[in-house]
Amino acid sequence: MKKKRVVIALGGNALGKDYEEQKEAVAKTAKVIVDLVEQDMEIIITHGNGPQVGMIQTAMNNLITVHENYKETPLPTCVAMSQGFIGIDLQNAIKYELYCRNITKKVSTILSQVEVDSKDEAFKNPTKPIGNFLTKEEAQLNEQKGVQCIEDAGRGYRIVVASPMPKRIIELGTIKTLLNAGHIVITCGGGGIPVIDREGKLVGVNAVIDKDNVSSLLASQLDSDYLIILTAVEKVAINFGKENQEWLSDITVLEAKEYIKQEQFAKGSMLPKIEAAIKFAESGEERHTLITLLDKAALGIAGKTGTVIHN
Ligand SMILES: Nc1ncnc2c1ncn2[C@@H]1O[C@H](COP(=O)(O)OP(=O)(O)O)[C@@H](O)[C@H]1O
Ligand SMILES: NC(=O)OP(=O)(O)O
Repeated sequence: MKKKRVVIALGGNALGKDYEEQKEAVAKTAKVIVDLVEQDMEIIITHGNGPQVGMIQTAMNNLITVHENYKETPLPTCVAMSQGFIGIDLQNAIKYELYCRNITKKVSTILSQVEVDSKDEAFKNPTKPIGNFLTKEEAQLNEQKGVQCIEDAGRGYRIVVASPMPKRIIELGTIKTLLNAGHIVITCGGGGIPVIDREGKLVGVNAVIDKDNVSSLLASQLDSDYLIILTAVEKVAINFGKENQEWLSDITVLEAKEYIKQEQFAKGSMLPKIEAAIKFAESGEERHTLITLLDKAALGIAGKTGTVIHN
C-alpha cells in the first residue's frame, strides 16, 4: 500500500523561543514525529522562525558596535541562519529518537529558497512580527531608526517585516529526491529564504514568508495526503476566547470561507493557518489539513481530536 505523505508545520511551541528552550522542545517534538514514522508515514517538516530570526538579526547587527566597517547582515541571510539554527537541533533530536527506537532512517535538513514577487503588495505593508517582545520605549527607538514595530495583542511591541506570498520552492526537486530515497526531510524553515529571480540570479529580499503559507504550497506540490499544522491550541474555535466559544472538529472549505468573512480567525495567528488549509484543499482531491496541538498529532490523525479542514 502507498504510504501516506504528510507535511508537518511546526509552530512556536514545538521549537521554544531561545537556544535553551529549543533543546528541550525539539526532544519532545521528535517523539511526536517518530510516532508518525512508526505509523508508516512519509514525513516532511517545516517550521516557523519568528523569535529566532529576530534574535539572529539583532545579534548580527550588534556586531556593528564592536567591529569597525561591519555591514548589516541582510534579513534573508538571517532567515538562512535560522534554518540551520533550528534545523540542526531538530534533525539531531529526530535522529536520536529513531536510534532509541531502533529505526533505521535518514534525516536531512535542506536549506531552501522560495521565490516571491518583488511587486507583492506585502512589501508596502509589513505584517510579520519577528524577535522578542519590546517595551513601548524600545519600539519607539526602533521606529526612529526606521524599523517598523506593531503592538501585538496587548502583549507588547514587536518588529514587523514584510511577508510576501510564496510562489516557487527553488529546491523542490532536491526535496523530492530525498523523500523518494526514504529520508525525513526538514525544509522551508521560517517560510523559506525569500528570493527574487533576476534572470537566473537568485537575490535575497527583506522579508519573512509565513511558514503556514509555504507549507501549503509545499504540501500541494508534493501531492501530500495531509498538511498537519501543530500549534498552541487543540482545535480551532469560532467566537474564540468569548463566552459563546465553540470548538470546531470538522469544517469544509465553504464553511471556513464563511467564518473568515465573519472575522472569526485572528490575523497573523489563526487566519494564515486557515487560509493555508483552504489553498491546500483547493489544490487537488482529498487534501485534508489537521490543526491541533503538538502532542495530539497522532490522535488527530486518528480522527479523535483537532480541527480538519477539507473540501
Ligand atoms: N479562532 C481561533 N481559534 C483558535 N485559536 C485562535 C483563533 N484565533 C486566534 N487563535 C490563536 O492562534 C494561536 C496560534 O497561532 P500562532 O501562535 O501564531 O501559532 P504558531 O506559532 O504555532 O504558528 C493560538 O494559540 C490561539 O491563541
Ligand atoms: N516564518 C514564520 O511564519 O514564522 P513564525 O511561525 O514563527 O511566525
